[in-house]
Amino acid sequence: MSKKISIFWFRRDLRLEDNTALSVALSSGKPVLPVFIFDENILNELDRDDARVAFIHQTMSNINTALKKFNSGVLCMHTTPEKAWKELMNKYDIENVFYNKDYEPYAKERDEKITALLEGNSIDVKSFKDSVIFEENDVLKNDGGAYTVYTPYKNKWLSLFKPELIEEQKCDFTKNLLEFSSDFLSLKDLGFTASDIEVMPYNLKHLDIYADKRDFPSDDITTYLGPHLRFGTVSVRKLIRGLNGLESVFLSELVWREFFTQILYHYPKVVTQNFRAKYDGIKWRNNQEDFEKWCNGTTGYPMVDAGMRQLNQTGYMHNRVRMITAGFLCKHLLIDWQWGEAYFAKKLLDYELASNNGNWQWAAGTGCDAAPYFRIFNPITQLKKFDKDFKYVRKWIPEFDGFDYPDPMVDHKTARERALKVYKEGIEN
Ligand SMILES: Cc1cc2nc3c(=O)[nH]c(=O)nc-3n(C[C@H](O)[C@H](O)[C@H](O)COP(=O)(O)OP(=O)(O)OC[C@H]3O[C@@H](n4cnc5c(N)ncnc54)[C@H](O)[C@@H]3O)c2cc1C
Repeated sequence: MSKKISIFWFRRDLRLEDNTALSVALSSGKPVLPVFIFDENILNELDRDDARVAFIHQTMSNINTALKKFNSGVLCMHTTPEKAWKELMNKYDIENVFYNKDYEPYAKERDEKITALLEGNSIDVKSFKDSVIFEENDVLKNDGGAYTVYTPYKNKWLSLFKPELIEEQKCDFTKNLLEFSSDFLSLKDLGFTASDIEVMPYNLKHLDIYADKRDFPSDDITTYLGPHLRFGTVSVRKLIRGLNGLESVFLSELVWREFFTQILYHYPKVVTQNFRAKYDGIKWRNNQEDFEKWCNGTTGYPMVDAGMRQLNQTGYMHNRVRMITAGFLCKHLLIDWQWGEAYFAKKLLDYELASNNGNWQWAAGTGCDAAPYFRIFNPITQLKKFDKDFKYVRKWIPEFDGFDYPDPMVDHKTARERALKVYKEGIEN
């Protein structure tokens, strides 16, 4: 074996700037080999034209090209993490491994196993907080427990905030990268094809009107940061550095993201269970035909249908409309939130377990800080309030003004009463 090296493992931090573990790796004193593993365990579950895989592939390919300037690149592997690390240990004399933490249950288990494997081979492993400002037990109640209600969590988050937490983690590539060259795998090598759907670049141009306009889908002024925060193509520290103080509604949304991240961390049972067990008795109707109408956007409720069609065609749905479609599935159709959650997970470019799960449980009323079950959105009132000129619904439903558009699949009043009855019985049983 030749000289000792360090490895930086890219995961949900697909960028070269302001990257904590990468910054530390580059100052470790050993030449750094950047590695990305296309994890077979994850890829095998996905459709062959999954747009998120294409996005990750394009992003990593760009990073590889950028590092070529320094006679380096990204070693791109396509296997399971365990096999990848065994291969790396055979090939290189590794002194240290650096990575940024991921708090999802699959990732936590994977990282524990890989760390044990590496440490068992006398390799030093260091992990860092990077995708959030506060992680794990950073924001706790005074009694040491985790917060389960957003507003007090946010107040504590703000009280603990210090400018040092958003300092840039600079990455100096000029002298510390391992020089090597290897072929970068193509999308075809991974068994995938390009997708018609693309991740939009994020857009911070409308933050001054965000508070007033973010609820109106046809204004389309939200940031499209979702996938960029999910895959780490932007640093959350950089976003907050760009704000004028800590008062903005936009910052509150970033804090919602951290709130749900810590809920998933402290209560991993939410992946398969209601946060509140008192809702376990709800008798969902789970009608397959109704579910298909919802998925295809043919419920006869324009706001629901426009949202589902936007999702199916673009991999994105506006937040207000996500709330309406999710509420409709759980309350009007009495379909288990886990069905809707799984559909969103398949389709959303910004799919993230913590936020998706947290928001679905919010909509179903089963979550930690959820809308009370008896608060049932009226999809018609929501349309009048948030798309009164029908601009959004006309955009996604071409037949909206014609005879082909279906009548509502359920009557709102009847469905509302049914939901109240079923929820009430579920809680009492
Ligand atoms: C049923 C349902 C499912 C959802 N699933 C996801 C998901 O899988 N992944 C996801 O990132 N968001 C999810 N959200 C939250 C929200 O809808 C999206 O973050 C937002 O629409 C993404 O668009 P944007 O980046 O333009 O948002 P912006 O309004 O510009 O917000 C900026 C960022 O703040 C964060 N954020 C905003 N709202 C929320 C929220 N309610 N909860 C958590 N973080 C938030 C996101 O990181 C977002 O990118 C879901 C919401 C609902 C109601």
